[in-house]
Amino acid sequence: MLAPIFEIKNLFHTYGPKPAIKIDHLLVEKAEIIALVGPNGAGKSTLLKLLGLIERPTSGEILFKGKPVSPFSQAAKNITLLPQQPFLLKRRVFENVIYGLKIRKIKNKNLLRQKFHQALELVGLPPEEFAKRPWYALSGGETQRVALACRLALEPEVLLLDEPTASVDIHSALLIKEAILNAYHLWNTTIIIASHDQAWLDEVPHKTWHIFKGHVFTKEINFLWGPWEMANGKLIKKFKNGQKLMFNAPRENIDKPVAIIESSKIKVLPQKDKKSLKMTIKQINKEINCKDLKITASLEDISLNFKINENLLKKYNFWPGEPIYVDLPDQVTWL
Ligand SMILES: Nc1ncnc2c1ncn2[C@@H]1O[C@H](COP(=O)(O)OP(=O)(O)OP(=O)(O)O)[C@@H](O)[C@H]1O
Repeated sequence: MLAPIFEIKNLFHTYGPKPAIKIDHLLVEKAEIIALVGPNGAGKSTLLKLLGLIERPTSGEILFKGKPVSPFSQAAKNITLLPQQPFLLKRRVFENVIYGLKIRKIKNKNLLRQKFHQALELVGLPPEEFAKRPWYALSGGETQRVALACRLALEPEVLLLDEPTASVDIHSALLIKEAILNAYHLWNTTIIIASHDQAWLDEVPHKTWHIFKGHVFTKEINFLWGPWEMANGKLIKKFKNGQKLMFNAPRENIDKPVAIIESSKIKVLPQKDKKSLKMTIKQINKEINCKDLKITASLEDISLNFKINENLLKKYNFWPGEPIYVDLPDQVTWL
């Protein structure tokens, strides 16, 4: 059996008193496209830098195809990271795109030209027009696409993308999406994308991982933000309409705790009962290749995502704007 492309073991990274990354165990399989989503400061860029082998973890281990790796090791040649704010060398587009290939000791001029053409075409920039363009004569969207072309020219085994559409318009964002999917189909590249752009991500990833306070969740989760009030060993969230949520408090003291609930543990009830929470259905989405429907329900400042069976949807005649009663698990993870 093929070893996973990455195996993470007890990975811990910190820049100060708080951990930026804390992952006990995580596998990335070959040729997967994974979306990494999480709020600002959750640890997305840090995780990508650790996997990109450009930052040394405080402790723990990363295995690449079964072998332990460290920053700037040989394996790093197969992994490439497009950072949040990519920079170009103060040279023309052609020299920028072939730079990584030259470092990898590719000297054949025809091959360099051929790889340049392919990479530029992948990101939707005419190679002839852009080859001689200096780095300063590019728009923001073009700069981002040239930076992506620099990575694609390497035909990487792993492509890590940090907010690739953060400062580009819809047209460039679509071209970047196409380029990423083409790379995946051409070379079976394993791709991890950190992005806040849910609409752009739609239908791209095979898996979505959530990251929060350096912890990665591979299952669909929901965040229940505070404020939480402490009473008799419980943390309570009170809503303006009189409803409340109550869970056992965490053993340790957590500053501004957030409750994490797995979507699969949220149950839909046919009607109100003692423990249920009355929410409003905001959205019902049909997921591709899945018989279940994804419901987004909200109550004041909280929003929950969970799946329900199509038959149940018909039976209860759920509709956006209508109320829905949900039962939340007794146990939550506090972070
Ligand atoms: N070089 C650094 N020095 C000190 N702290 C850092 C450094 N880089 C990141 N951090 C801290 O580590 C935590 C994780 O940051 P990171 O940039 O990985 O988050 P992120 O999820 O990528 O955020 P964003 O969505 O805002 O880009 C944050 O608390 C951040 O302040």
